[in-house]
Amino acid sequence: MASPSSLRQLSNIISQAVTQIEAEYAKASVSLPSLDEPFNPTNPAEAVGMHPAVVAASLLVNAAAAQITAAVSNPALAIINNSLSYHLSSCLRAAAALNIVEILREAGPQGLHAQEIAKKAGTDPDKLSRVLRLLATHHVFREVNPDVFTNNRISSVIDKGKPSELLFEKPAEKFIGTSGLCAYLEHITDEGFKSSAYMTDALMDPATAFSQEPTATPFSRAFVTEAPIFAWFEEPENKERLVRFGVGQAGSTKIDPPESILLGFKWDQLPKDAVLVDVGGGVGSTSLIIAKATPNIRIVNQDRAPVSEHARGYWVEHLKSHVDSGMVEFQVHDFFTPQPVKNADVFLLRQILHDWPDDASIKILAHLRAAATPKTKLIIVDQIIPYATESALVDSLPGMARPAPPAPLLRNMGAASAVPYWADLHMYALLNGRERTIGSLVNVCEKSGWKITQVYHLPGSLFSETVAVPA
Ligand SMILES: C[S@@+](CC[C@H](N)C(=O)[O-])C[C@H]1O[C@@H](n2cnc3c(N)ncnc32)[C@H](O)[C@@H]1O
Repeated sequence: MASPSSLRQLSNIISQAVTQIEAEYAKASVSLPSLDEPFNPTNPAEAVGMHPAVVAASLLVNAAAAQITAAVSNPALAIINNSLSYHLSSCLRAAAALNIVEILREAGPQGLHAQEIAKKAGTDPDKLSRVLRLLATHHVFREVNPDVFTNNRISSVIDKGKPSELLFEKPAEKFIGTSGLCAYLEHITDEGFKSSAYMTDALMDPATAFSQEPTATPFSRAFVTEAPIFAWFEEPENKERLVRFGVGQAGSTKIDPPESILLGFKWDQLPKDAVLVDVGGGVGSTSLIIAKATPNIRIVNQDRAPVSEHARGYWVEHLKSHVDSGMVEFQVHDFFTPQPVKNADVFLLRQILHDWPDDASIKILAHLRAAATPKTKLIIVDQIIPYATESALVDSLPGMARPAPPAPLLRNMGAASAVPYWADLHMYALLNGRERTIGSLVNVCEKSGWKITQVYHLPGSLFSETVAVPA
């Protein structure tokens, strides 16, 4: 039983963190954006919300609020509540796929009755109202009058920014030119959610439970396919899903403070014309941020053929001068084959190793090691799964240790650090991949000839940069 004193400690953590958040907004002479208003990226208060001190205080609020809620809850109700929460993913996908956010944006702040929303979305008004009410109950959308809904801060963040009529008219193009967050949400709640539903079946079947094959996944069961997911994306009938995944990868950066990739490794200390190879770079959204900040380094964006096509378009849209001057190059390259760039200053692997089990990760890293010069740096950008306890390895690696949170919070900040653990199982469900602890990263690096020298936990970000050099 939680003692009254631990409840009080948790409530004090919340109260002190709120004081700190209020102070940061007051210092900047702006107010905390209202949960009831649509998200406005041009509001100067948004920059305060991304400030590392505010992010740190918000994490404490999240961790303590989840722990105090668990501590005071009826356990039977709490566990059933958790069990039913899959409907949240399901309703989010429905709202996203039916372009509800855009319909409500056009309706204005007074909102729109479910009858009218459903007419525009081509679905049943009563069922839609129930979907939106469940979301509003979880602070996504607002029910401003019975059956009348409007956007709020959280729903509006997935606005694709296009007229709803156009989205229904040209569904294949709906994600092109958007922030990508909605595409990311739809990938998670479609391929991810359906695959996760088969996780127990995969764990209970000895043929898949012990396998590291990228085809022995919950995903393979859910989508009845023998192809690993990236090959499956390239099948002609999955063309729209491939586009959605590509745009969604760029959108995934929106959950992080913009440009956090610049806050660890000192990119500007690379020499002029240094070569940065973005291995499995997707559309190159990360190397594009680096290129904007450090225009005198050369970027080689590598990925599979169909993704490489989209990458060029993405750069033409966002940094055409680099394409025109040849400072960025697009290479079709399979990272399970020998690396063609032999003069790289940096091999960047962002959200690559987490897609693969250890054996495959070691193969990818070994190809990079074989192409490395003595000066090449390997930079792995992934979430690092925190241990729930002290660790000598953590303490021995420069930059790896984080300060312990105040008692009685869990050592890993519990619900506030849930994303790496969600992401870990997302990777398992789709690919037999995994997010890694630092011990697991050291293992794959050592076995492929790399030595980790430094870790940067990017301030305010979920991601860390792990720097390694040839061993
Ligand atoms: C999770 S995404 C990460 C993309 C990008 N690095 C980022 O952080 O946005 C993984 C990328 O690996 C690419 N990929 C998968 N298998 C590959 C292979 N064998 N060779 C090269 N790229 C591959 C995918 O096409 C995809 O773009």
